[in-house]
Amino acid sequence: MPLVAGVDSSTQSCKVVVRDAETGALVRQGRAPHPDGTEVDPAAWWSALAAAVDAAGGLADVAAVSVAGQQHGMVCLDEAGEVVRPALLWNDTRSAGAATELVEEAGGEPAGRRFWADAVGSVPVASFTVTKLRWLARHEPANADRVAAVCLPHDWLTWRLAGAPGLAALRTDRSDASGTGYWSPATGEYRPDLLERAFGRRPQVPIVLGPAEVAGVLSPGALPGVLDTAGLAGPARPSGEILLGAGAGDNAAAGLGVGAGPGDVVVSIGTSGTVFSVASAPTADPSGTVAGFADASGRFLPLVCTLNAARVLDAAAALLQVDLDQLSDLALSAPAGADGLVMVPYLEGERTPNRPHASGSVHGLTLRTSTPAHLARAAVEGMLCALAAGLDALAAQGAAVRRVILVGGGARSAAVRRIAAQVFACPVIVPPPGEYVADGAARQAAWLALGGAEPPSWSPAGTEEYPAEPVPAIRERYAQARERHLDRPTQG
Ligand SMILES: Nc1ncnc2c1ncn2[C@@H]1O[C@H](COP(=O)(O)OP(=O)(O)O)[C@@H](O)[C@H]1O
Ligand SMILES: O=C(CO)[C@@H](O)[C@H](O)COP(=O)(O)O
Repeated sequence: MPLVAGVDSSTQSCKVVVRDAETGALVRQGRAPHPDGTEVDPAAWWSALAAAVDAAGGLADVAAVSVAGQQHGMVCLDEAGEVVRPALLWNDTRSAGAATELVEEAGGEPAGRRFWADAVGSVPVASFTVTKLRWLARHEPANADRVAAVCLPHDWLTWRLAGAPGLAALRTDRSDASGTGYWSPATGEYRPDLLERAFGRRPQVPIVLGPAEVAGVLSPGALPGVLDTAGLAGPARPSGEILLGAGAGDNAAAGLGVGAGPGDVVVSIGTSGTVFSVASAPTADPSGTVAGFADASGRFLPLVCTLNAARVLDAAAALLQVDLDQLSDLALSAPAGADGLVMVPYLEGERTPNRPHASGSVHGLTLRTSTPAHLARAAVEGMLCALAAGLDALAAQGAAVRRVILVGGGARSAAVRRIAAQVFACPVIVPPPGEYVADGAARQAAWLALGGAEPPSWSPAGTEEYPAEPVPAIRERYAQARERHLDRPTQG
């Protein structure tokens, strides 16, 4: 009965789960918050990881650990392995102009889009690492000159857990490499020419591992107290070594965590909203709506991502001065469609559709709709309508959409779960509240610890099912409103 650990270093927090490798049973867990902002010193992720590991009772008795994390974030290291500047995160839109430039330089519309989709599976938008590197080269040349290696949040944390043993030891996995914009899921190769086109030269990049490969071993000195055996059963492996897995991007890890199969579309409502499925062949959508990522099982992960998801609920709750449970009650007390009140939730700009400079808006205000309940319902419906467009886009890329598996912090809202079955017009499955990204990382670690061609099968008990209850009028009204918005007053 070896134990394994999985980490989710996400936008808002770090979560650690310790599970039984064979059964998947949860043994211990811990979490710690991350700072706000779209630019973060990676040292803050390291402190949060240390605190979350501590809260989870340490790692001395686990056989393997895998780290999953927010995708795309640009972590630049100098020759000595020191971080050059705070990481720019996936939701930082300052590189929107760089994204446009990279598409234009590749042939403009539509040839440039086709070029990128064919080359790396995705058309770059501000989220992608390649655009952040272009931004750095243009706006901070002194910092750019110091960059010896570039990696992603999960790569950096895995490397630090291994004791930061030199830049040559940097490792990543297929899923996170596929979000850089300079690695092709179709060929499984880097495109150093595209890295150079964006950045002006070719800094070192991590070696890309397959899903069950070993990235290294946990360094005893990496985290104080991490290997303390007080109160634990002692080392899980006779050698005492704890293996480090390849890790994954957070969405790919969630796919592994919920065991997504054919006909399943996972909708994750965290800081980002994501809609994705596991596919047997790579995709290349020149419109840029569907990103053609790789998954964490050796397959592919067509994915649509919005910038505005759970935080739309946070914002609506703040506006109405209620907590999230009260927001849910309010939303469910208003009629489906909120009597025509529509919120277009571009509170952080938007990535899909590509509107980095947009702000949010509310349409359809009348005396009747000017109530807290209507606004709460409009916030939930607007966020879900944006995700429903992602379901359509995935279907257009060939995904079978038989049911939605709903995860992420936002899935804890009863209103989100019930209204999702109306907006998505298909059955919505809600696994028990949990940390599915960290669970996916733990399942990868279990794969490493136990071996085999496929990861061990773990199935969460207590799944709820919401039958499809289509209300097409909600999306029809949203479609009338979604192009009507103002640009942001200032960039921020
Ligand atoms: N009961 C709830 N109702 C609605 N939203 C919730 C609830 N509990 C947590 N959340 C939301 O979940 C979000 C965090 O989700 P999470 O998936 O952990 O995000 P991330 O992985 O991006 O850090 C927060 O914005 C929070 O508002
Ligand atoms: O950019 C993407 C996917 O392309 C985001 O999904 C990030 O990976 C951040 O995820 P969360 O922290 O919101 O879970």
